[in-house]
Amino acid sequence: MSESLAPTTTTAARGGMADPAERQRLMSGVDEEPGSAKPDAILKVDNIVRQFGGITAVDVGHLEVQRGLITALIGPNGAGKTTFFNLITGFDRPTTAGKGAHWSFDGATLDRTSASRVAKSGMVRTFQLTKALSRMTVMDNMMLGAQNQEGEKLAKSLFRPFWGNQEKQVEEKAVSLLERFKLLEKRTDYAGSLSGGQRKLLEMARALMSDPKMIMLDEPMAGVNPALTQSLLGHIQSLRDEGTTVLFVEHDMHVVRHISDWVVVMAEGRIVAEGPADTVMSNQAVIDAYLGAHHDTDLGSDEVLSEESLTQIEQEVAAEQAHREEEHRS
Ligand SMILES: Nc1ncnc2c1ncn2[C@@H]1O[C@H](COP(=O)(O)OP(=O)(O)OP(=O)(O)O)[C@@H](O)[C@H]1O
Repeated sequence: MSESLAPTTTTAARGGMADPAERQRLMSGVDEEPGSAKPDAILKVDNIVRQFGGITAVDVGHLEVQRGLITALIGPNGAGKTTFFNLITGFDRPTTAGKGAHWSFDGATLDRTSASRVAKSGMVRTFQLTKALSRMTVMDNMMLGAQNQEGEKLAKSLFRPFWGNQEKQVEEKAVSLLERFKLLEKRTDYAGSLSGGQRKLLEMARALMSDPKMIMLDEPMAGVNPALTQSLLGHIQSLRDEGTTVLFVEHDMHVVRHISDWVVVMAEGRIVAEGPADTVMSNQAVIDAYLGAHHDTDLGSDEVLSEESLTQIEQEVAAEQAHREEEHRS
């Protein structure tokens, strides 16, 4: 169950699907096949290929993401999930750019669109706190979030008098989001002083400053302690319930199973399976491609909110991170 949280005006006006039965009904007729058509797709992707030298990191023929739901993008390390996020948000260019690559968001073509224009169209991803952002206060981070920018560009824009008459409104919105994410008393603290979980909350709150139609979260639970895991899960579900589409990459299967309405599986750059979490996780292609490496993980349990499961999630994520850091070093 999601926490009861005050919706922002814009998301509330959108009208969400808080009823699980309604969500299930909506997707019940959808083929559980890679690239299946959705009843009301907010994102449609065709022929996106990205090669790095001889490696094909992404090779997605067709993908549709349903509006108003939580869709998880899962897959083993190196499957191409982050590269795919970078491509569709304008932070990287497909090798097939100009050669058949095409994607659209809420009806608007994004093939040649810059990252800031993608964000303005309503598809917003969260960003980790860069060094520059860590040295700014929580409130300053929020004010910059309203601009749909990221990283160093945000820091530069601080020096521009861009708000004009809107400043008060923007500030009120920041305060209300900080309140919602229980960060208001940290508003004057440096963002760098926040705990791992609080940083994730700030990243999410900052992304919401621009009222996105779809929020994209890259491993929202990584490095988050059990107490805040619950809170983050609640926030993600509330966003969906209010009408925001959520697309997230996550390694932890308990989290995926607990909050996803639909799961898309990538392996070696391709979409290899799609469906509701229960079905996807018993799909042999998925077990072979991904879960085979985690056969000791309990995939049958939905007890994500128990202390034991939360500790397990934390340990799994920490182990994954340590493993990836090791791989990067070698
Ligand atoms: N800038 C780059 N230069 C060269 N190769 C890259 C680059 N970015 C990604 N790759 C390669 O592309 C493939 C896909 O990587 P990507 O990070 O997108 O996978 P992922 O599914 O997000 O993995 P993880 O779950 O470990 O984050 C990997 O083989 C990776 O080494």
